[in-house]
Amino acid sequence: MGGMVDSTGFCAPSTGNIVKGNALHWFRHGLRLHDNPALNHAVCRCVEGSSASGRLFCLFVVDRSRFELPRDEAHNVRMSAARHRFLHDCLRDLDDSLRQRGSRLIVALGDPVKVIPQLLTEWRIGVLTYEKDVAPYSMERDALVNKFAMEQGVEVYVQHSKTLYDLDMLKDKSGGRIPLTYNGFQKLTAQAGRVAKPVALPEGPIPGPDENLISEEHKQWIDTNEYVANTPLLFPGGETEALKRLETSLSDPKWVANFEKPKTSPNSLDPSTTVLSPYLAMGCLSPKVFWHRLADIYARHPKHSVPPVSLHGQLLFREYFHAVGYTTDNFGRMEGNAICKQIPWDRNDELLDAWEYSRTGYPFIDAIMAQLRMEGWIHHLARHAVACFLTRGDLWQSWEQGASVFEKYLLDGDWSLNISNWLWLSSSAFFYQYFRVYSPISFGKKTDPNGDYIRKYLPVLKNMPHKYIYEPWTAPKEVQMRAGCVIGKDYPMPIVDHAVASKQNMQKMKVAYEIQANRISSNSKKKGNSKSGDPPIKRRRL
Ligand SMILES: Cc1cc2nc3c(=O)[nH]c(=O)nc-3n(C[C@H](O)[C@H](O)[C@H](O)COP(=O)(O)OP(=O)(O)OC[C@H]3O[C@@H](n4cnc5c(N)ncnc54)[C@H](O)[C@@H]3O)c2cc1C
Repeated sequence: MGGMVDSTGFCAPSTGNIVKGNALHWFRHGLRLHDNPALNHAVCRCVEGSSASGRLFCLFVVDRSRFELPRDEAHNVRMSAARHRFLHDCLRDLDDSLRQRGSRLIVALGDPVKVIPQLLTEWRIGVLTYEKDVAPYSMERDALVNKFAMEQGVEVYVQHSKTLYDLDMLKDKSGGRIPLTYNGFQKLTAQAGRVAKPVALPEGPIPGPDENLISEEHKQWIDTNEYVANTPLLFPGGETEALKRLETSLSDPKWVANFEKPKTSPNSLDPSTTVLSPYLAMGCLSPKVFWHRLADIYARHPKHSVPPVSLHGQLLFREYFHAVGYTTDNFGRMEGNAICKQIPWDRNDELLDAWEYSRTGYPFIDAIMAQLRMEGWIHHLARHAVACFLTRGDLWQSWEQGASVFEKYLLDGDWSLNISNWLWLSSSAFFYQYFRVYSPISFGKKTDPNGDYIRKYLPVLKNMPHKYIYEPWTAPKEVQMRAGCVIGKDYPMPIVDHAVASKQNMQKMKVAYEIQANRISSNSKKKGNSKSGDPPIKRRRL
């Protein structure tokens, strides 16, 4: 009998017009063969028992309403050419790996809510499997697909494998209230027990799709356009690259054992952290594999660093933010988000554009944004610097605007992680020391006094003497002319005076915090809840 096999335990009756052993594994994120329990389930259903004649159809649906293809640099789309290229690499690599096992990837075009039901019927699928995704768009889409599948008697098998733990299990263990502090979250994971070992894909060939059931339209590979295909990519996509990068990152066990995040550099020319995030975000690398490889190294180096600063600590941040994002209503925006401070940000598209396109007049900020646009990855502290600058530090623009710019360019763009970190940096949630602001001048100098990073990403400043590289507007006119960069002509004057703007913004933050505290206290008095002074936090997704 077909039916839903997940926490609901629901089983719908089979309609009979399906081949029980035919499985469709729907790749979305989780673009890998290793440690992919939903894929394993599909493979097992094809090759085991009475349904040994089953076929596995591996599918990726390119939803053009969300993945509009960029045609040129100026064409403003939701996802940059580099992000598209990365995804394209991931799909090619997945197809290669499946072919080595006797199968292949089918890439379809269209709205998954329409495409999947159509293909479930056409391919006479008995079981649909996929990795659970917790972004709101995905959950809405998946609910519609599940409903159709179950009505048709198709078994639906869904697994959390994007995270170290099953997020539903963490939600249940916390009584539906994921702790809002890192320490609290660590305690919760300690109660949840050890991180499970990764699972291996069953050995042997994978039965490929029944080509007779595949229409001409779905026999063709959906390729990307020339502009995207020719976009240079520093970090190529795919599971093969991910596993290679994991090996390189862990090749110096001492470095791994001594890793402490704040001590890494935001502006070194070679990344000072692993750059595994794009591979984790697209699911080319399993977080459990990463976790256990680290655990093996720690076991051989008893004096290793520990959370929050260690690499295990970074993976716990990732877990924490996924869990909070999963259990908070309206997490992706300020309004209606109960854990987010309500702050009256301005909306000024000129300032936002100047920030996005490296025209703030602060070389450190502009170089970081240039690296983001060109390469799709920037260091964590560089993200801190530009996020603080855009919001509470200097420009007083909403974190929601910043998050959508990041989402466009980041190869590791991930809904929960991006939103959480923007909430943190704008002092809207998790972190409340709004009076601690990054200086767009002195912060970068600490790790790169010569400004080599700025010279690389802002070539217009490459000949500026190092004395002026972080504040070129202070250079005498003759120096600017000798450097071939006249400020106000070749490179902009600072868009705001940091010393003035940051002070004014701190005052605005103070007022916003006070208004919110007063509102909370008067609400709780009205409700007669004078004991704690806190309103009950209502942040569950229904
Ligand atoms: C404003 C802002 C937006 C961000 N948006 C994203 C995003 O969309 N996607 C994303 O993966 N990370 C995001 N981060 C978190 C962090 O900057 C990146 O995960 C990290 O820099 C990736 O580089 P790495 O792989 O070398 O990290 P490492 O230091 O090598 O850490 C290993 C892994 O731990 C995880 N990790 C590390 N730091 C964090 C963190 N603060 N939050 C969540 N996970 C973390 C990542 O998966 C990372 O690959 C954001 C940070 C800020 C400040």
